[in-house]
Amino acid sequence: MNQSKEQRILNFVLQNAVRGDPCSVMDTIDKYCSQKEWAMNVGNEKGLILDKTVEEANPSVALELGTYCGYSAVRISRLLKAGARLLTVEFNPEFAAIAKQMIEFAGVQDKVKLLEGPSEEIIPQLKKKYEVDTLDFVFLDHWKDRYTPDTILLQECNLLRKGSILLADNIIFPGAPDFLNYVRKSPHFKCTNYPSHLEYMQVEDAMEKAVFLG
Ligand SMILES: Cn1ncc2cc([C@H](O)c3cccc(CNC(=O)c4cc(-c5ccc(F)cc5)cc(O)c4O)c3)ccc21
Ligand SMILES: [Mg+2]
Repeated sequence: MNQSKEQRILNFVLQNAVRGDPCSVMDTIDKYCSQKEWAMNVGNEKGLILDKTVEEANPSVALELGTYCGYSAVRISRLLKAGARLLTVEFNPEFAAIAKQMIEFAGVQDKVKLLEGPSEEIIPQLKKKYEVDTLDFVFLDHWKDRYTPDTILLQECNLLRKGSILLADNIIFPGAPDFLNYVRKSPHFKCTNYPSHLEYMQVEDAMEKAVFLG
């Protein structure tokens, strides 16, 4: 049975990256996806915006919605302080299996907990089942029409605190117009837009930071 693109990406990392070196894993994925097969990793240009936002948040507990191959999970977790953790949510079992191997190869498995299931099921379990009090940082990169309902769900589950930082990918392409509308109109969020480009392409894209005001 021929391999999936995600399996080919993982194999390229296993054969070409340095085990235990997150930057080597990120660079190797970016090399493959810019030269051989495009894939929807956040990439290195938007990845730098992600890095700066994670450093600003300096989270003890971070949440990622949409693990995919684990590129941004590796990217985020490499910046976490000792004892901090990233919970990353993936509903697609094939993607989750690839991401698990990617995270382990990068050597960040002690900082990352991969939760398999859809965000709408996982988010309400975070407090009791995963012992989360509040989230310091949330990266939204899953289905674009789920950014808004999940942002509302995070508030309903009391998972945000004054200063919690949300960062959303793909604000322009594929686009998340209802999310942009929701957070920019809400008195509970202070928003900042970061223009960039779609991963590995010259197409315009952007990220939106939304700080929860309580
Ligand atoms: C509910 N729930 N809970 C957990 C969870 C996890 C998933 C999966 O990880 C998953 C699967 C498929 C698609 C996505 C969203 N990502 C995208 O659709 C995207 C597209 C493009 C792009 C750009 C240009 C193109 F031409 C085509 C695609 C560029 C980007 O950066 C993207 O993030 C996420 C899904 C729902 C989930
Ligand atoms: Mg994305």
